[in-house]
Amino acid sequence: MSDVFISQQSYGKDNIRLIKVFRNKNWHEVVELTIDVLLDGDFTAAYTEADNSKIVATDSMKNTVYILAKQSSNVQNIELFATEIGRHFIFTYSHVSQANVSITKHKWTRMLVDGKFHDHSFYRDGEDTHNAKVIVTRINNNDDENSIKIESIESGLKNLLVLKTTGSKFSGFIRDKYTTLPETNDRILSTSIDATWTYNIISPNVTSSIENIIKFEFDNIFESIRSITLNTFATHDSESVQATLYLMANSVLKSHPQIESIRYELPNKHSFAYDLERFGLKNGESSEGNDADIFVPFDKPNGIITATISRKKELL
Ligand SMILES: O=c1[nH]c(=O)c2[nH]c(=O)[nH]c2[nH]1
Repeated sequence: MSDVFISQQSYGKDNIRLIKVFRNKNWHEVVELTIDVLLDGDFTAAYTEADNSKIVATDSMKNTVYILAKQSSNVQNIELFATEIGRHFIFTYSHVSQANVSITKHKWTRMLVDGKFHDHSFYRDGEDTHNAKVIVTRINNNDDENSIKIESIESGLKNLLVLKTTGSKFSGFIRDKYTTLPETNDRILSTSIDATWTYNIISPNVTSSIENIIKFEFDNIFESIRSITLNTFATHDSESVQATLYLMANSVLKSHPQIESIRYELPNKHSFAYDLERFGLKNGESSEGNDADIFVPFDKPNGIITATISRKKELL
């Protein structure tokens, strides 16, 4: 008898790249996705006995994604498509207990050519992405709808790079023998915004059916959260990244009762005024030095400010 055991396993295919073209005569739409599929279930023998009889080959998972992409009418709605993929694996293989499907949607923005939207040409309008992560689980071994549960749906945005040239301060922090950073009432603020949020429509009592969530306007909510995030960044006078993060999250939770919680990860991409005094030049005229115009962006190390803001649960 071995005195070790597998306390966790999941395996699957990462980085399945997919483009789907929607053709309406000459007018085309395009969706580009990167998809990760991870399965949990009764796979112990593959590790401990080298018994592959229950293995769904990761190559087959990849094929499955392309087949479902062909058949599905929800590929452009990544929360729904991820749910369809997850449900497929639970339905098809009785020893699979959980499917974790993550999808990244990349940007393709239609080109304006001579003032007219082009019917089949697109450009990458920023590296920021829309993301979804869906976990589908088996709750019993019946072969029907009731055996499947959508455990969670998480959506997000990633790599939304922003910068403002004023309207950001940082002061009042601890000053001790370790401190060299001067206080500032005017600095460049730049960050690459990652946000993920969860929905309260996915309650423990809501089971599987895609119909339960298909009416849910994931894309509209995504666009709204993106614009709330950008508007808050631009318009609010920031006392710190922490305060800005909280304001963004608060505003999202106020505007969207369906959102249970939202997490932001905000790297502080520092830029410091360059010392031009050495060359007999003034970097800005004011005595506080806050009207400098020549800065050095510092890549690493960077600050990283993260927080999850959740709705208080009402006491019953
Ligand atoms: O907004 C900020 N928050 C911090 O915690 C911090 N720390 C730091 O050095 N600069 C900043 N800026």
